[in-house]
Amino acid sequence: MRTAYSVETVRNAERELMARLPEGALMQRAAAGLAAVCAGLLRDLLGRVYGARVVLLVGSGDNGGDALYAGARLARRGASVTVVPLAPGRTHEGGLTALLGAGGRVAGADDPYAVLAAADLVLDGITGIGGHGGLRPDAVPVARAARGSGAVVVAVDLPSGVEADSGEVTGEALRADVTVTFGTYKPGLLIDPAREHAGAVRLVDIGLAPHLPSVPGLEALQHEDVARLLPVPTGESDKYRRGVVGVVAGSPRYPGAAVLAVAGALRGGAGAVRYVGPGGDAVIARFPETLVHEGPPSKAGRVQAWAVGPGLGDALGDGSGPEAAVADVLASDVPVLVDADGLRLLDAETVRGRTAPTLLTPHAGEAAALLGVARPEVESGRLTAVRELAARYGATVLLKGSTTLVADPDPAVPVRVNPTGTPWLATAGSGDVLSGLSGSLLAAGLPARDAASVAAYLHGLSARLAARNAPLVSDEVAENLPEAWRNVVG
Ligand SMILES: NC(=O)C1=CN([C@@H]2O[C@H](COP(=O)(O)OP(=O)(O)OC[C@H]3O[C@@H](n4cnc5c(N)ncnc54)[C@H](O)[C@@H]3O)[C@@H](O)[C@H]2O)[C@@H](O)CC1
Ligand SMILES: [K+]
Repeated sequence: MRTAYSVETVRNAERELMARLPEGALMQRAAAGLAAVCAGLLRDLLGRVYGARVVLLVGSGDNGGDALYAGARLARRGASVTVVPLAPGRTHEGGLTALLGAGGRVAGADDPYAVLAAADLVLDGITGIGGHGGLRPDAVPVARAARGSGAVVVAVDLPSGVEADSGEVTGEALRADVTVTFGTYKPGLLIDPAREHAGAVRLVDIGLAPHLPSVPGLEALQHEDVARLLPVPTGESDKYRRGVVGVVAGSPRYPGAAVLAVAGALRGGAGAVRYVGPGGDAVIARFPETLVHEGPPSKAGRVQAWAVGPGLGDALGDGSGPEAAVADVLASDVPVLVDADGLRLLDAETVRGRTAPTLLTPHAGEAAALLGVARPEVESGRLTAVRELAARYGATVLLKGSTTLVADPDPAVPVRVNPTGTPWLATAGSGDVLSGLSGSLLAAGLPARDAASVAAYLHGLSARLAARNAPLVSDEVAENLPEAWRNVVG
């Protein structure tokens, strides 16, 4: 499990740890780890550290101190290190003294662009966990010049300008190739849009772990976590014991949604898939193993979970059709996933009143509609949006996107962020596959939060395996799910 903690929690843990260590020891640990990563990058790039041209962008806080001490270590190994101070007069004193003592120099006020243009590696020590509100105007051209210089850009702790706690980027932020973070991940390193600015993230151990609480603010499942959660049939299993998932999807206008949702459901570990809706013929033609039914879902036979919504179309306005199907499913006493059109058709009060788990799986646009805000607000503040939705609906919420998030209705439970997503998944019908897959995992007995996060993980992994850097269609995402499953269980 990869875990991230809020700035407040990190600061508390650092305070505890610092109290046990000699003055400045913690910063030295951070700087040593940072310098080691930079030395490795320089060796990959140039074959040596000696003679490498390193530029430090240094702000007013301890983040700049880390950069300066790491710069001093590199200078002692023969690198030519130049500081560009972005808050002259407020530069970390000890760090600057160490750097100058090791042979580093300070760039003249007029030549930061010349030194940046010639740099092999740029260290971004403008702001770390103390930064808010995007880069200041005078740092913007410098950060852009660093990016445009062709040098490897290494962010210290966080790319400067991003919000550490939320992953929001409210102004301009530096774009790094590598971020070296200390002690623990911060939420912004795992959530877009900040995550995109971080590049590859390397975690340096500074001994913080024993001082962090056991429950993180955010967590990302890894292969071994998913492997533990996947349902495994036993000798006692039959198709009913493994769980039957009911899929309510598709319409005369969108018959494909039925097929894709069933395709996902068949690969999710449930023992059988019951399809309810007008797309039965298309479903059977493709998947003859499906049980099909036309009529109200409650009359279709017992299921252990429902997935309702993909391609249902619009409400008829008279309470019948798709609207009635959504209401019928929500009235059941089994876990229910609501996606796509189902999200427009659901009655919020009914969702809040359910005793069995409900899982809502909106994309940003649907989430915005549910919250009554504009879509960009959800896209820029994904963590806030997913938490707010889960609280308002008393439901587990999976917010789809470049970094899919899963929130539990209990705010004390960490939000999960999916690490396997790929932009290739932004393709028609991929959400339908995810609905079926998540529903199937619910029917197989996984709690809603696990079902949602395991589904997102497999779905992203399957897309990566299928796409291999070329466009993919949703059908391939479904077809590669067994491969993703095998990849996870190893
Ligand atoms: N506290 C500790 O024990 C450790 C801290 N470490 C480093 O210390 C960092 C935190 O240091 P600080 O608390 O000094 O905070 P930062 O260095 O992140 O930044 C704080 C300073 O930046 C200014 N600032 C805020 N937003 C800004 C913006 N958008 N543009 C320009 N300036 C801005 C603030 O006025 C303040 O002076 C961590 O990210 C990490 O790099 C590491 O050395 C590990 C140990
Ligand atoms: K930084």
